[in-house]
Amino acid sequence: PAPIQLADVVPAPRDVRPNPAGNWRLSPDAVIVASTEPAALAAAVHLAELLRPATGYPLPVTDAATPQADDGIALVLDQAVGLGTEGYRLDVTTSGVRLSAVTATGLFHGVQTLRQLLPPAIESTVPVTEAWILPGGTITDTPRFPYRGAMLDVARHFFAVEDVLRVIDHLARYKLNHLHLHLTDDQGWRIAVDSRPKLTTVGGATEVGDGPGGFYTKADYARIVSYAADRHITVVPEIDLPGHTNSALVAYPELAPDKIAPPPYTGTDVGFSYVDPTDERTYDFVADVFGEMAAITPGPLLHIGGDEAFKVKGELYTGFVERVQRIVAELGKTVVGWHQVAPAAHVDGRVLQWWGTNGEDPTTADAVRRGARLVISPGNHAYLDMKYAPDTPIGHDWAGLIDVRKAYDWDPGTHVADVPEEAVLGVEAPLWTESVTSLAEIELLLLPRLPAIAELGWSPRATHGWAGFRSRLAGHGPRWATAGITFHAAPEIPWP
Ligand SMILES: CC1=[NH+][C@H]2[C@@H](O1)O[C@H](CO)[C@@H](O)[C@@H]2O
Repeated sequence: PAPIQLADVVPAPRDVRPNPAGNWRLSPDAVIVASTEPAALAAAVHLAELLRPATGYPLPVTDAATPQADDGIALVLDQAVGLGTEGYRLDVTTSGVRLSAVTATGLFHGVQTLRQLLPPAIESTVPVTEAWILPGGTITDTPRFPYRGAMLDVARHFFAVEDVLRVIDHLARYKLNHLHLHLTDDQGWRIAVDSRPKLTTVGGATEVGDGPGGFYTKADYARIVSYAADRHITVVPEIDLPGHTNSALVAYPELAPDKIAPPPYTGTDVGFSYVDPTDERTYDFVADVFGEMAAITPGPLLHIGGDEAFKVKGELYTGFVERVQRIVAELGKTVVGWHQVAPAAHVDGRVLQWWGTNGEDPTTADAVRRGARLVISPGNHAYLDMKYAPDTPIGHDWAGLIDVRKAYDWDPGTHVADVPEEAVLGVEAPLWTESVTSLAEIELLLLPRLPAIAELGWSPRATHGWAGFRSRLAGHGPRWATAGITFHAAPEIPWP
């Protein structure tokens, strides 16, 4: 295989200056030295754990006040390097590697780049004999957008904690920094709420297709949050209201408009269920649920859903949304909602997750003028539950087919009309799981389109280009294959 070039990285770095005279070989006696900050050491340990299995080298990790890269790898926290809270500078010379950043998050992102500069064999879980050469030169990098995420729908089909952790690994590999968990829907309630135990004992026992369902205990959720945080990823939990609530109505019928428990639902229709916006007990429920979610969610964002509440209209809907927004704000959290919540009154910091398929949306543009910011998830570019092609065995096609180029060739900064780029926080790729039942199927839909979304969120617009992206992406097929990760061998990518 062709040697890795400094510019082969995905997402494309902001600035790449190759120096072919500066190649460096990782050798068995190499040492990794980090600044004495615990988070810097953690990044160094993460790097060592990525490199040890395939190299078989000990790669000891030590710390020093001023780490030196003499024939090793130095991870240096250095305020002078600038590059914001997520950027990094990577220098590869004949005397070793120096990775510097203002924060440990920057070091962590630099580690993902470093990993990609080694041959694909570095993904082996057992030692292989390989010349572990790193291309010489300097990369200076920092993200375009602060919010770069993916969503996993664990409500339609439940996924065990270990599967969610693997998805987090895929996000970290491409410098994504938010994991949105769609925790509740008609078919299942997936997060334990102590004050409302039947949400999981009853609501957690179903899923699409009559499988056993399941749910996360608070300990499970803490494990996911902690694993994500170690990879500089913020978890955004979604409790979808007022629609998409059949599982909650089964558990607590006083929430239902007719006060009768509906039968459990394991189909895939949408828009038929809603909590009673005229019953004060609904708002007690909302306060209980979001109070407990706020207490177990270190991140600032709580997602209130708001989509497809077809039977809750006009003032009834906006009034409900405004009360839920206030409950979230009083908990000291920032609200996110699908863009249907746009007509409701603005609350400070409000984020709309836009999932339209046509950039003309005056209601959303008006909400932005009133202070809202956007996370962009176009159904016809970022919905990774869409099929690649007609013969994709799982997935949907209501927003059209999304091949890799469709996922790549658009611009989050200008996608929604009359919304200035400054109001765009970033992008998110939702993966809905009506037809997805395993980690392998999740990976088939995520890869290779997730890196496309990740590049849109991270890379400067100036580096955007399908020809360059597809050739850089081609080099990742062998990486995923070596790592045992399932992916779609999309015909539009020139795999080696
Ligand atoms: C925000 C949103 N609400 C709907 C819509 O997206 O389409 C998804 C399938 O693509 C579906 O699962 C979801 O319930």
